[in-house]
Amino acid sequence: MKQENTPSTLIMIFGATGDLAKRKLFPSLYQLYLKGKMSNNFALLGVGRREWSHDRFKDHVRDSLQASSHSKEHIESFIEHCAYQSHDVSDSDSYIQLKNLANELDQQFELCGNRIFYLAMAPEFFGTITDHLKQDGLTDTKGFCRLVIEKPFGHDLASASALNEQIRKSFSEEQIYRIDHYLGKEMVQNIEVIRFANAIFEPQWNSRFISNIQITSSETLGVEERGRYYETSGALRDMVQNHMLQMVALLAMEPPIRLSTDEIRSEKVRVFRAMRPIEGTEVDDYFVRGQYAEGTVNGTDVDSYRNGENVDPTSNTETFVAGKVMIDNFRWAGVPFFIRTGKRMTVKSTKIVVQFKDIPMNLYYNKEHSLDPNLLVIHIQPDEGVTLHLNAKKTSQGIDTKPVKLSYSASSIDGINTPEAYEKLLYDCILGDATNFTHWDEVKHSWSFVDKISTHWESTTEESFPNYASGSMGPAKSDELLAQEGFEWWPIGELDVKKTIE
Ligand SMILES: NC(=O)C1=CN([C@@H]2O[C@H](COP(=O)(O)OP(=O)(O)OC[C@H]3O[C@@H](n4cnc5c(N)ncnc54)[C@H](OP(=O)(O)O)[C@@H]3O)[C@@H](O)[C@H]2O)C=CC1
Ligand SMILES: O=C1O[C@H](COP(=O)(O)O)[C@@H](O)[C@H](O)[C@H]1O
Repeated sequence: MKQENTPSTLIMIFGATGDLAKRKLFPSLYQLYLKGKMSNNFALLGVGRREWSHDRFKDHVRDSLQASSHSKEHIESFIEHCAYQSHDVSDSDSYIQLKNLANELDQQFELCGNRIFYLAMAPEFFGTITDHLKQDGLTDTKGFCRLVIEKPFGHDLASASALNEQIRKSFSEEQIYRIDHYLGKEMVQNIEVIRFANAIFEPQWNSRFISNIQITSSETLGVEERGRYYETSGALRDMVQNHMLQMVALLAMEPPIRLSTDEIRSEKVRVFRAMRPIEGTEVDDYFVRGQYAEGTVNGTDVDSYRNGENVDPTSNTETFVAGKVMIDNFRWAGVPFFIRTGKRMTVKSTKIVVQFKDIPMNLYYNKEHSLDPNLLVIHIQPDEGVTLHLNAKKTSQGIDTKPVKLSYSASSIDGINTPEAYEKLLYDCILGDATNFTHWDEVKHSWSFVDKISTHWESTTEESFPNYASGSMGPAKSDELLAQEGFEWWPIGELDVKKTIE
């Protein structure tokens, strides 16, 4: 197949027999291949504990691509680039075998010693693997070496720092690509473009014109079979520390002086530094936690979190978080950024609603009721697009107004955790562009913010748990959080861009 002139590379996936590799990584790499975005000089080396042959692994990759509508011939030509090594990550000897196979593939596919090590494994293995990659010479090549690390990057600031120190013994910060798959989503990447490429928004993007910003990422699924992990994580660590705060940073950052990785990252770090730290009992004024009870989601009766697999029947783990994040800088003083995320909610949706302040006076329209505020809605998923809510004249003799919407719908991708984000991020990594990966400074500051909240929550049992029905939009306290500031959550189901366009 004709491929772009992208760098040749060996992509070594640790955890290649696992769920993430099968559902996201192989399909994404295949899509890149199909779209001609990979050099023909590439090899995919799967590493797992199971004693599989190359052929068994190739069958596994083939299975993962079956959903693809593309021809068998293309799949087979992709599969020719795949190989497998059975390997126990904690066994020193097996790194030598891995190195030998990597060198063979390097020669066979003319990879120029370029290597991407993708750690799609449980985080407790990250440090051991990076130590061995260096000690056993796998990083000792004449090409580039990059390390892609899956989340969670630590459990708190202390563990994240320890992990960072350990991997920095083998890889420099420039070689490390910490994945936050939200940064690969089309409309998350669009936040900067909407802000910085439109003269109508940037002058208004501050506390003089914006009253509040709401970011909702709701899921209909429960914790499913991930109870063991989730019990140690909860929604705060699972979603807020990374995806939600990253979206806040992109919405709040200053325009970077140029669109380089370093400049964008440093502006995001300045937002993290400006986030008002909240601790102790103060947390209760800013953050609300929830845990789902039984209920009905999309017409199906579902059980409570506490009745889930590998979950403590008296669990204090939150499956929902709503919070008010204040950014204490000149641009954002006094503007709340409300964030909300949870499992087993009414809809699967991620949306950002920027609510503008009311006009100074309602001149003469609709005297009997107030005008709707202008909203800019950024639809992240499942629909992708932008809607601007305005007021316009009602078609009639009078001067009554009606709300109207200007909408742009990008190609909408239905489904959960679609591979497109991984596809973009893998492509960036092959090209050596780390802009959409998180720098250690961002991770450090976000943990520092989140740790104070988790410390308070872990020291106090939430007696009201479970406090929201599955299929609802979270506990009543989440609505109260906004009501006390004179706001309410915009109903995200009704803001659907497709509904606007129909
Ligand atoms: N799955 C998902 O949707 C997401 C996952 N992640 C993260 O990605 C990472 C992987 O997740 P996931 O794929 O779901 O995990 P799985 O449990 O499905 O897979 C784990 C992988 O690790 C391998 N493994 C385990 N122990 C060893 C060992 N001692 N030596 C060598 N290989 C070993 C397993 O090999 P074998 O099967 O042969 O034993 C398997 O390939 C985690 O950090 C997770 O948090 C992040 C976002 C989403
Ligand atoms: O990182 C994670 O994200 C998913 C939600 O991702 P999305 O792309 O479907 O919005 C979440 O389900 C999972 O718990 C979390 O680990």
